[in-house]
Amino acid sequence: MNKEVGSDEFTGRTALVTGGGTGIGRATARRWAAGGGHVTVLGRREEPLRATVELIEAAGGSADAVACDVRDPAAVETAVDRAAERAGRLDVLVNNAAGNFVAAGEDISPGGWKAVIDIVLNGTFHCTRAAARHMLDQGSGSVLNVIASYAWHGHPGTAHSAAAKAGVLAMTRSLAVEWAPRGVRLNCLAPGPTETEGASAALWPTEAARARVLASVPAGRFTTPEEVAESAAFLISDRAAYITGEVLTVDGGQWLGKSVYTDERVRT
Ligand SMILES: CCCCCCCCCCC/C=C/C(=O)SCCNC(=O)CCNC(=O)[C@H](O)C(C)(C)COP(=O)(O)OP(=O)(O)OC[C@H]1O[C@@H](n2cnc3c(N)ncnc32)[C@H](O)[C@@H]1OP(=O)(O)O
Ligand SMILES: NC(=O)C1=CN([C@@H]2O[C@H](COP(=O)(O)OP(=O)(O)OC[C@H]3O[C@@H](n4cnc5c(N)ncnc54)[C@H](OP(=O)(O)O)[C@@H]3O)[C@@H](O)[C@H]2O)C=CC1
Repeated sequence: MNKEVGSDEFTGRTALVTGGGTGIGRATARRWAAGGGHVTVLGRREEPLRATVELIEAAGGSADAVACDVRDPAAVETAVDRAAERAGRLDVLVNNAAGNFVAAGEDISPGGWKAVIDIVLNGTFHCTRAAARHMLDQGSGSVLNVIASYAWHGHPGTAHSAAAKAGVLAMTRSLAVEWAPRGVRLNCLAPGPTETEGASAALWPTEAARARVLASVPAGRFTTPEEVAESAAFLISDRAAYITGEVLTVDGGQWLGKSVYTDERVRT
């Protein structure tokens, strides 16, 4: 196999990555496959999923795709069972699928609130429940939930997404304790601003908005899906075997950098 990065640490294992057709999900799926594992990517649109599979196969990896809306519990169960049965096991689930838009709290319609909560919080639960049934039977497994730091500090303009991610964080910690005795780990990854088409369109669609986001990052740059995927790979690997119920923040210091003295004034 023509490995791009990594080693063979995931050989013989299988992962399911939701939202694996784009952005951080695609990079995580590619990173897993580069480590020798088989990956199933899941999302609503077939075309981007197919593109991810083609990229992985072109690099010598092993992947397949299943089209599914994470808001539909019956469809999720069928998709997860299919992925597990095809590979004979399911070792890793990455709950990465999300929906988001910027709106003032008073302008979020009930339908808009529901769409984001259903995708991010309920969808994560549906996928986790379906995958955990296989993992608990096996006595091993790892679930990684992609959240954002506003799960704990909140964020004006995205109250729906912040509430949903906070719910995912609480669910992660609850189930981490519940399932630890049965060999299943759950953790969260909280990326900072990451250059993806989805986030750029939903969150910083103009140059001015982009510049404001950039100015909020002490490290002075956006991160990349590939950089985020490296941290994901660590948390879902055996190198993190004793880590459960945790959050790894990968944000260039963004959420900590809220002091008045965030620039050169600290030296004057
Ligand atoms: C100021 C921001 C700076 C951020 C700085 C910090 C950066 C780091 C933190 C970032 C954390 C998180 C990032 C992300 O999640 S990025 C992922 C972004 N990707 C996507 O959103 C892709 C998928 N998106 C979608 O599928 C859709 O956007 C949607 C979530 C809306 C769901 O799609 P669906 O097809 O189900 O929805 P509908 O189009 O039918 O709409 C459902 C209801 O939602 C209302 N809606 C939709 N868009 C908007 C909008 N832009 N503004 C207001 N309301 C919206 C729509 O009207 C429907 O409601 P009603 O039924 O009531 O009409
Ligand atoms: N980019 C950033 O700055 C940050 C991102 N994050 C988080 O990282 C994750 C990935 O974000 P990013 O890569 O930027 O965004 P993308 O928009 O590229 O990814 C979102 C993915 O979710 C899939 N998806 C959306 N709704 C559904 C659904 N109902 N059922 C199944 N799949 C769905 C989309 O595919 P499709 O439309 O085909 O269904 C898409 O592949 C998200 O959880 C996001 O909240 C967190 C912090 C910062």
